[in-house]
Amino acid sequence: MDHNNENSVGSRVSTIKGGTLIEQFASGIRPPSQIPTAGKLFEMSAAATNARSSMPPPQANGLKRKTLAERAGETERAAPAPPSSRPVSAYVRATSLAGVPRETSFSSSVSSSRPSSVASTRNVSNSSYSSTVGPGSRPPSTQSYRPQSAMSRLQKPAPSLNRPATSLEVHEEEPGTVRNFGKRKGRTPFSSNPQGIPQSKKPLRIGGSYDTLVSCSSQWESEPFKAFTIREASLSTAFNCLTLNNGSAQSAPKAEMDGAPRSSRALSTPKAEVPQTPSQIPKLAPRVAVPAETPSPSKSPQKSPKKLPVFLNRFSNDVIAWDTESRLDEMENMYSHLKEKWNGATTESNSLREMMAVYKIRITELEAIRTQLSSSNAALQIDLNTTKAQLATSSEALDDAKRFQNIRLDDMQRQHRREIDDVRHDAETDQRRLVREHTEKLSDLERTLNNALEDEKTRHQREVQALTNEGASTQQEKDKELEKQVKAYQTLEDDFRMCKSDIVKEQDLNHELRTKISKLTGNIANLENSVQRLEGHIHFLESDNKSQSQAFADLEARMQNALRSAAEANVKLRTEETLRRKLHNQVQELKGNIRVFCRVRPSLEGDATDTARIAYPDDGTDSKEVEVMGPEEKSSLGNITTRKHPFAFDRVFGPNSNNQDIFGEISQLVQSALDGYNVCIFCYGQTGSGKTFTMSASDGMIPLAVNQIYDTAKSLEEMGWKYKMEGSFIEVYNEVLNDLLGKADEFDKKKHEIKHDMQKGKTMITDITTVDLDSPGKVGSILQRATANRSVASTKANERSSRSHSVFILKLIGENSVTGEKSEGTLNLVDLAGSERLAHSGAIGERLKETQSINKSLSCLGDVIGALGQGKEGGHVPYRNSKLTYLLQTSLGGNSKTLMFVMVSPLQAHLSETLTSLKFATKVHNTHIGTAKKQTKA
Ligand SMILES: Nc1ncnc2c1ncn2[C@@H]1O[C@H](COP(=O)(O)OP(=O)(O)OP(=O)(O)O)[C@@H](O)[C@H]1O
Repeated sequence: MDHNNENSVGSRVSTIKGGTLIEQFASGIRPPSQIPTAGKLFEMSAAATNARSSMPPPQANGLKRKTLAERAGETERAAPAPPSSRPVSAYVRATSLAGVPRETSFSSSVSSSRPSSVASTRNVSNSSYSSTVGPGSRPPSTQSYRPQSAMSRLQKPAPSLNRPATSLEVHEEEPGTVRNFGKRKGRTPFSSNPQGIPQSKKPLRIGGSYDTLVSCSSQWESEPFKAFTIREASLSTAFNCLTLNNGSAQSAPKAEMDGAPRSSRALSTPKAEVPQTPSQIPKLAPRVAVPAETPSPSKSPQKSPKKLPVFLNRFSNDVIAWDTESRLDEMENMYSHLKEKWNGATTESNSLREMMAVYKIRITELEAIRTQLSSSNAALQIDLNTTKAQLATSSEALDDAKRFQNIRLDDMQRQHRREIDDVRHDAETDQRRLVREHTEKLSDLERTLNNALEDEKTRHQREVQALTNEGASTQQEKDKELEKQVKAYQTLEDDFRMCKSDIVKEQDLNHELRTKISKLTGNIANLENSVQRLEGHIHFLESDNKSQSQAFADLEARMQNALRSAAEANVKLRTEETLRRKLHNQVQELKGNIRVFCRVRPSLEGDATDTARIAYPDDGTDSKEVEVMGPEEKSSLGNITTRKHPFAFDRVFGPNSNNQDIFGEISQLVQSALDGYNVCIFCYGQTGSGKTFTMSASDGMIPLAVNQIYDTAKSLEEMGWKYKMEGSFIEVYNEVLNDLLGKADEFDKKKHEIKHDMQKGKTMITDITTVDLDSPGKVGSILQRATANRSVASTKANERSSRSHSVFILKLIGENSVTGEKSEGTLNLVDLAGSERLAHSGAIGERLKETQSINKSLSCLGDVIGALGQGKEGGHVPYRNSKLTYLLQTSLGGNSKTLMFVMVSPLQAHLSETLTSLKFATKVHNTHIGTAKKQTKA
């Protein structure tokens, strides 16, 4: 619909409401009111109204409406014609004012001789207007004189009880129903065209509910009514729009668009909303009252077909419009249609009622739940209050109990203090008494003892005399025995000296041979030079000079001799080397497979000034004795005495000795490792006695040993020996092995297992880092790495280096490419954990565990050495008792060489530990016996 149309529709709506239709239609379409409104016209409208009201409600209050036939005969209550802008023709005015009967008016209208083209336009307008809008367009004043019409109800709804709903009322509320009324109104005047005007069976449908009107008009569509038809169509459309926009039915067009049946839409407005929550229980939508009246076919205008009202138009007099049969059919259709609607509404109403019932039940249920929840909430509230009250009571009781307890505690403390004071007082009294008694007893005892001493002295003198006599005879026997022992000792010493001189000789021989070899090597080089020179001469002297040839042969022979003797010297040298190894091992065995060295460290700057008295009785080149003055002891007589503790070891190094001096003594053992023996050198002593300094300092045993091995291996290359050196560094902490060259964060987590190959005398440790020592410089980096890892693993409370054993393992694998000899020796350099005793350490917790572990492994080491010292072949040696001894199994006992350094602190404060360490070392030293056995075997 275009804008103009909208405007026109709007204007028309207002026009209908205001009843001033004529002015509104001035724009565009000629209003029908321009046609004079005569009494006939009124009658026709009334007839239309009557037709619409032919469906009285079933419960009509008994007021019988007049039939069309009855009304047809009624005198018109004249209504003034609407104002017209056009001059009313005399003909029309006469008709209107005269109030002539319809038939007359109709006939006069028909007899009009006006040109049909003009008349048709006007007639259609009039017809449409009168049939659709009807009397409603008339001034309200006229309504009192005429029967109730649809339009009158449109303006002012009448009470439903007094009169039935009219078609226009339904038209307002139910746009769908309008079509019937439109049809009904529009058809009647033209359906029986007495002039034989051609009727079209096919109505022209332009729009909406007023198509009937158009259908009526279409009767005139044949010539000469073409123009009229176009006008009629526009009017129909306009009225259709009027209906759609009217009042409460504004939503109807949309409903039509949605395809919903009009009747049901009208009935169901306003739409009931289904609630989302139970609280919003839906209420039945206010229902539009379904018109109770059902159009009754019995009241159909067919009862008085002859008195049917006729629309007043130009042709009113020509046409008698009433088709009873079709009207009846139509009404029946309408009836059935309304009935259907009624049934539909009833069904919907029932379903809504059911729904309401369901929601009511739901409401009841929810009410019940709410009541239940409220009661449980109240009960819980009561519980809560009770609990709170109990809590308050309990806390009060607790406070009381606390107060009471504190008071009791104070009382007890006071009582306790009093008791202590009493006891102290008693004790002091007792002490004084006891001292007094004791002093008395002491003086008695002194007296008694003096007497006894005198007696004893005399008895002793007598005994001494007797013993002197006895001793003289025993002395003589002892002297004889001693002489024998001295002789045996001298014999042994001679043997040893001989061995020593043999070794010296061998060493001299070795040296000589080396000198010879170097000389021979020089000779060979000289000879080779001579050969080259001679070869030059050969060319020159190849002039068959006999003498020259002879000289050449001589030279050749000499060269061959020199080469032979060089080869012999090399062979001899290798034999000598093998012999040297043997002799070296013999010497080491003679020295003892388990040797003990003692080293006393010097006093350091930060040390306490109070140093222990340590003497070196045989201080000189080969010091072997050390004497430690024990702590002062007070005799019962008050005399202060000190005991000397003499100890003897294989070597004793005083505080002035340095690491080089010490290494000079152990270098022979390092040589043994190169020769294919397992060597174990460990430092034993309390914390701070110098173990780490001796082992791992930059000039300690580890770097010096590696350097020596490196140098020696290089010199042995001349004799065909090639060595491979592998180093690894292990820590034994709390009986767990750690890789000091591995990752510090894997400490105490990664498991390492010890595996022995007893046949080859080899030890393997799983998952351990091994570094190839292809240059002596590598040792420094290894030591640094190990120290760094140890410091990472240690905490403030745990100086790890003192609390764990560290073992530097150096594997020396040698092979002689000339002789095919192979050797595999291992040098173990062990820095043991501090040996302080458990009782002295005062350790607790983790420290206690460490100390226990250290003590255990050190005592196991002592046990192993002790068992080895007993020398029983096949006897059990308890290596497995600790991780340390098990790790060193192949380097302790058997063919291996063991050297123990006992490290001594010079401090008086450490005296007790010093004595313990020296006693332990003495025990180890006394296990020398194994050596003699080997010597015998050899
Ligand atoms: N012969 C020595 N000459 C000079 N200083 C020494 C000597 N022996 C040890 N020291 C110094 O004494 C201190 C303690 O020595 P060291 O750490 O070697 O003792 P330790 O017995 O190995 O202790 P720990 O078991 O805790 O490792 C160090 O500062 C070290 O330099």
